[in-house]
Amino acid sequence: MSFEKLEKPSVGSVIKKKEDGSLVVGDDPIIPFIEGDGIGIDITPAMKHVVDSAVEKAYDGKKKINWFEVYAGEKAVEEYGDDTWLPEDTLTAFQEYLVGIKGPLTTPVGGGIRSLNVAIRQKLDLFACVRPVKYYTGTPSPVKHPEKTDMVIFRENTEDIYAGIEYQTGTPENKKLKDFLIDELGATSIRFPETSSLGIKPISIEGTKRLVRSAINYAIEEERDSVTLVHKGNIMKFTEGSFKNWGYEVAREEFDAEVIGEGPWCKLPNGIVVKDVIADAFLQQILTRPDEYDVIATMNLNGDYVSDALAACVGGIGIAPGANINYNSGIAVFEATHGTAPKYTGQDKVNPGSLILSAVMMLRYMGWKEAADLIEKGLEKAISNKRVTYDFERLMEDATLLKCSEFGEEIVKGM
Ligand SMILES: NC(=O)C1=CN([C@@H]2O[C@H](COP(=O)(O)OP(=O)(O)OC[C@H]3O[C@@H](n4cnc5c(N)ncnc54)[C@H](OP(=O)(O)O)[C@@H]3O)[C@@H](O)[C@H]2O)C=CC1
Ligand SMILES: O=C(O)CCC(=O)C(=O)O
Ligand SMILES: [Mg+2]
Repeated sequence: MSFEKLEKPSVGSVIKKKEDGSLVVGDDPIIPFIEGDGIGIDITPAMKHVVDSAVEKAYDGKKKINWFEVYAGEKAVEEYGDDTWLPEDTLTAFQEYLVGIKGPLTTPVGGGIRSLNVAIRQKLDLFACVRPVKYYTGTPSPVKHPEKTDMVIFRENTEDIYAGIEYQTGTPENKKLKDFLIDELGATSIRFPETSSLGIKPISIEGTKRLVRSAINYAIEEERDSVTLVHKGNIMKFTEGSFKNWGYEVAREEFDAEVIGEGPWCKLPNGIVVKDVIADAFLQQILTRPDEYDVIATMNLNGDYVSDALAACVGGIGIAPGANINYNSGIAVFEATHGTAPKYTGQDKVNPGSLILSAVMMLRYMGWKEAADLIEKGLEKAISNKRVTYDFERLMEDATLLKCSEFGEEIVKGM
């Protein structure tokens, strides 16, 4: 492995994946990280401080993370020059060191660069975006019983309209595709053909099956009750509808699930139910009866919407964590669910909880459970003592307002 500009760390070990799928993690692993744009400058140092303190405390100094800064977004352009938003070095580092973490990266709406977040997921084939949503006691929430929400979202991360196959109206490519659809395929329902932009939505058997397989494996390992396929298959029959059908196929053919009654719901031998729900109904049911849902498997766009909606139910995207994982190669890049919140950049104000809980997921993935537990304990204590950042403080009575860095320190104190 060689880098164009990065200096390979001189100390620290490389995390490896064994044939049986388990990871070999030394006591001093090298972990690449991207600071992130916008509030990345605030939350990433807070996250590193909390993680380092937890690891030090949990293992009496016998284990230590060797952080390795790699670049993407605005900082990459500064380091590598014009238009290098995602250097090869960064992808190489995540491939080589297997486990990494990133802050949020800016994506301008409309023209300009496509999403770097999406690009990292696609280029490293991190097909599962895993976003657990659970309630921490005391967190202010807009719903009456936030404690009833305990779900883990498995969002397909490489396909769907996020593949970026879009053609703007007025371009030759757009005209060519439209002519083909109308003349060759007989499409009659493009309402305003002269002015329509077009997007393509690829949903594949492989992409669906590896995602649903990972969700079911997770449900088995974590002893969860059900896996729900969320789709809009009544309208998008061959994309979202096929996702549903292929998802059930995985359950029946690979996990010996038995069809319940008339189907298509089915049950694994260990009792886990695999079911499905249409996306709009799901979005109202997460408010009215969230306890009926557990592990969720869905496509890219639905997963994006569902992540933020569910995060809001348990207290907002300030504390919703996530991971992008390829369960075959073992490569995993952990990241907050929220974006760069540019209006708060550099103010030491926002909640670092989302990135910190993403680091908790990372520590569990590495098998460093004791350090992960300490951080969760510290976070729960900070929230129950009502010593919180602005997003929680404005919704709580008699809370003490802390800065981003102070909230990190509060978590460390509570470990
Ligand atoms: N994975 C990634 O890197 C992601 C990147 N993005 C990108 O981020 C940029 C900004 O996107 P935008 O749509 O504004 O969404 P953001 O998630 O960045 O921010 C929206 C709002 O969410 C709240 N919020 C976000 N983060 C925090 C936090 N850490 N603590 C407390 N509150 C928080 C703030 O609410 P309030 O105003 O109420 O205080 C903020 O104004 C875009 O370029 C977008 O593409 C978006 C999502 C994911
Ligand atoms: O990449 C982006 O700008 C948005 C991504 C996003 O919203 C998400 O992953 O949840
Ligand atoms: Mg999102």
